[in-house]
Amino acid sequence: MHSDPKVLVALDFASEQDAMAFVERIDPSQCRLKVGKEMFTLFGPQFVKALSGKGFEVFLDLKFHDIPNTVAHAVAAAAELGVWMVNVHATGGSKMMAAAKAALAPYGDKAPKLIAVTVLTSMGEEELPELGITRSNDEQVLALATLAKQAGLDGVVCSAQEAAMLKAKLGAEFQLVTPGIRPAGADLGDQRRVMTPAEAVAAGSDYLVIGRPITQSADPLATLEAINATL
Ligand SMILES: O=c1ccn([C@@H]2O[C@H](COP(=O)(O)O)[C@@H](O)[C@H]2O)c(=O)[nH]1
Repeated sequence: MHSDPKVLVALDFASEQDAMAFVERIDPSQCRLKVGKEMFTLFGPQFVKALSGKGFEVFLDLKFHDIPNTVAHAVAAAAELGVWMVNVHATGGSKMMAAAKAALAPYGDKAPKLIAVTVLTSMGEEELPELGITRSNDEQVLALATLAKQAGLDGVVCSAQEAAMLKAKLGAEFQLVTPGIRPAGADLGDQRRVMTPAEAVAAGSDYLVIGRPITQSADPLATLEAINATL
């Protein structure tokens, strides 16, 4: 398998036992793991440490959004936890993102990758006006991604539908982490801006966040392996 696996499995389980049973069946060469708000709120830093202890790199997906001082300390706490990636909301603004970046400087090459969420993949373009956003989805994603790049961040969370546009505008090095990934025929759930795993990689996604299509599969391991085989 790969030393830099592209699939980040969203471990959105309500039960630590169920999550660990899944983790026991997979290998860090097949995927990294994403811990989000549900599992971190339920099981906390010890859960993240347990995953790291099993050899998995962890994306701590807490989407920090607060005043610069608070976000800087939160991101530093994530670095202390030893996670591979951490994120903030780009709508927190350039001062907040720059403060987060500066807080990671003392960690040098041990600092987690720092990325910013642009427009949630569960949102359709028609939802933007209710937030006061009158430009198109692509314009909003590009504006927030540009802000994140200028603040020194490593990349953004976006839909794979925006990947080709962002790679062309912001360069190959700026990393694109794309949730809203659905194998052909899979239930979309609440996701709106979706792509298949193979399409997403072809469009320029660096990392694919995939949750329910794997975790709710009758055979999660086989589903993960089948997805990896298409990449
Ligand atoms: O724009 C975003 C940002 C984060 N997410 C997170 O990714 C996973 C997706 O899970 P699925 O089960 O594959 O839909 C989930 O943890 C979200 O919190 C996102 O979907 N979109």
